[in-house]
Amino acid sequence: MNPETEYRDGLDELASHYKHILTLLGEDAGREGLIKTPMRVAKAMQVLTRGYGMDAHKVLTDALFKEDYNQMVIVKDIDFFSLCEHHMLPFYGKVHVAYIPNGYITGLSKIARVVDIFSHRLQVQERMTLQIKECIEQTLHPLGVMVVVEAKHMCMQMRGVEKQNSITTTSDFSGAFNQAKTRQEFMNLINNKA
Ligand SMILES: Nc1nc2c(ncn2[C@@H]2O[C@H](COP(=O)(O)OP(=O)(O)OP(=O)(O)O)[C@@H](O)[C@H]2O)c(=O)[nH]1
Repeated sequence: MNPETEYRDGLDELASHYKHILTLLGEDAGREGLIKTPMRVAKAMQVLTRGYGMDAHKVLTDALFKEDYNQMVIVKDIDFFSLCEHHMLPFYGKVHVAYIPNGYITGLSKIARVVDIFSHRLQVQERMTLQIKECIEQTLHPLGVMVVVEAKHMCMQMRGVEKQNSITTTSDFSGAFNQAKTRQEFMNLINNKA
């Protein structure tokens, strides 16, 4: 990380590559409207991939609170934006997380921060789902955890198969969520059917 800015090292080199890419795409990289574009894109890409420099486990372990509550805790509708690792185009949607504490709870915002860290990397939706689940599992040691991700993939909307409305749902779970009844309770609560 460059201490002078919020950006990581290598920004100038990244920008010079984007200038070259503009030329390869058929643009005049020297025209007025594009002068600052390579640096803007470099900065944007560093923001969109900032999760590489962050420790999601530490985010949770730094905010563990001893508590006897042992019913389901749900944080639903966590917005996320990520980049698919195949085309580097956005996929975006919502993450729903449930866990059943086993002596410890974590700060609610920290769950959303974990989602931010794993989504700000080049991803596939399945791996992001698994990483969020594993992070909560390994730090909170809950009685169970379940993660559901619903997303639209721009690589399927803007190009390729060009399907505008398809939504991909992935889920992963452990412990108490191995029981269909517990999974159903979570799904009912996130779908407002409780
Ligand atoms: N499973 C999964 N697939 C993804 C994700 N993001 C993008 N993809 C898919 O990755 C696949 C890459 O397939 P390729 O055949 O190598 O790439 P492509 O020729 O650009 O494929 P099309 O998108 O079908 O044009 C595509 O089917 C994408 O829809 C993701 O998060 N999970």
